[in-house]
Amino acid sequence: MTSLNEAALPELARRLPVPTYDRSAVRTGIVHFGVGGFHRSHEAMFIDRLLNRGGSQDWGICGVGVLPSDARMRDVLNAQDGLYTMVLKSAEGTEDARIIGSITEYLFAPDDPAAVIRKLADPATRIVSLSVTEGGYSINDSTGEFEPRAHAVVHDLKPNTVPHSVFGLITAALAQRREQGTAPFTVMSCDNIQGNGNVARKALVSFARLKDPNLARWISDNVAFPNSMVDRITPVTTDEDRAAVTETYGFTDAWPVVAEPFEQWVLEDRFTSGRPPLEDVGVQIVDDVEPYELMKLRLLNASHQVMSYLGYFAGHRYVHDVCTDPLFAEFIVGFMEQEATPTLRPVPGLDLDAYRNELIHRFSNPAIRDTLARQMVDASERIPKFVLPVVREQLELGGPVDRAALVIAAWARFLEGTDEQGEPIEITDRRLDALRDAIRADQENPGAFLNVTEVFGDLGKNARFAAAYRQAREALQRSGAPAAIQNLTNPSILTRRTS
Ligand SMILES: NC(=O)c1ccc[n+]([C@@H]2O[C@H](COP(=O)([O-])OP(=O)(O)OC[C@H]3O[C@@H](n4cnc5c(N)ncnc54)[C@H](O)[C@@H]3O)[C@@H](O)[C@H]2O)c1
Ligand SMILES: O=P(O)(O)OC[C@@H](O)[C@@H](O)[C@H](O)[C@H](O)CO
Repeated sequence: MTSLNEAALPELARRLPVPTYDRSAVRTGIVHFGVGGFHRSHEAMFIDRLLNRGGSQDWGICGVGVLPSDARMRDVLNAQDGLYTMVLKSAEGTEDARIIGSITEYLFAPDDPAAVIRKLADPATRIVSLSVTEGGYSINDSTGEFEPRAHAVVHDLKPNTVPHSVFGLITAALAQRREQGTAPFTVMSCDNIQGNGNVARKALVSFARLKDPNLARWISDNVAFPNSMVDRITPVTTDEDRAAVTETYGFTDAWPVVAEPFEQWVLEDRFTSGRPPLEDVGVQIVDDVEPYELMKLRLLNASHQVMSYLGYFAGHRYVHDVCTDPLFAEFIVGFMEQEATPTLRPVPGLDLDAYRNELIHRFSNPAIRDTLARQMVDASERIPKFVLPVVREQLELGGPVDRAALVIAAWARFLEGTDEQGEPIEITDRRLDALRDAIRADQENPGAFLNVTEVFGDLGKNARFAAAYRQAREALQRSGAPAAIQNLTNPSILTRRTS
């Protein structure tokens, strides 16, 4: 069986599209931290598309992993010469696969941090991009301030250490560039965070200030941090996905990426040292990305949270199963229309009705097999970024918050750690111990969960939201998730049924 690598490309070209450019002529212009599923289905795909058009050879990607778990990606990409298969699966059952070739190097920081710093300090590196998850920035959601907690970040803040963390490595490289008189690179966040560029700036400048205030000033004055909205649903690759590539195309790929056909990248045009002509390959370059970000984070990402905990208790495990359940579809659309949409700004050229309908269609794609489990990892990072901003604005507007309150109540119920049949629930959250303590307090004193200020800020002090939460918690305990939803979406039916 043929394995995917550079030498196999001429043979594979007979079965699916492969890079048409000379990969040996591509030079690294982008260093990317966090080569996971999303980077490979999105930024690396856009760059591959650009390279296939000819030109732009200076914008190849060097991937960097900093976590021990990234050793697997290092091994796979090194064995495959950086190549991988991207498979796009539509709701209608069609499939489009191609080999992506834009990642031409991969460095694993724990092996050789100095090599990563050299690559970042190289004048050819003009963009450093990030998809290191919402938790990767060490920003406290309620204060907006940099609060280093992760072991690697705390380590890197000590004097005279070899850096291990993303911001430690970037700071060390920018110090070298400044000393050498090399222009800095742009730091381009591709994470699902409102104002992701501003947040990246806050994290990097705050980190650097604790190391060297002069360097921090230079970074603040000279480095650009464009904000962006990024979108393509990319689930975790499964063994079935690997087997399907082998079966359909007759070669082995140890880590293909599967995603939906939909793609969107809206990006501010703020770059320190130039950028690739991304507008030629479908990226929307805009002056102000905020309306697009608000729309995406509060409709798409918030809906993932809205469906997950309640969907789990209704026995669902996949996004498409929840979204083809009429009770849930109505609940999610209700959240989008009544709670999230009034907090958005007009989005140029976009019909929000059509966007919401398209979201339900995308969520319902059975071929993607996106799991609720993926949405629920580190919920304490996601809920404050996706759902709580909607609640805060609605409280100010005097608008409805009942659906969001039910979602928070379902998350609290989820954190109790057993499902409605008493089966244990596996929960991954870096704040789990503190959350569990708060849940115990909540059981004694309903509403105490909202006092976790790191997640909720001062929302627990809002009497209207606290009351909605307590009511939702009680409804869940009394009658379970579907009935609690029913009670909100169509109370008269429930009253008729129970009377
Ligand atoms: N998957 C999607 O549908 C999707 C879509 C749009 C945006 N995103 C954004 O991309 C991010 C990554 O998603 P993914 O699907 O690629 O996940 P993934 O788990 O496949 O990859 C995450 C990568 O980030 C790295 N990482 C995680 N925490 C880190 C830290 N503290 N420091 C350094 N590196 C860290 C991991 O090592 C890994 O390389 C998401 O959190 C989100 O912000 C994802
Ligand atoms: O990856 P996260 O944690 O930011 O959010 C989970 C999902 O909502 C997210 O990955 C979406 O699938 C994605 O944002 C779609 O573009």
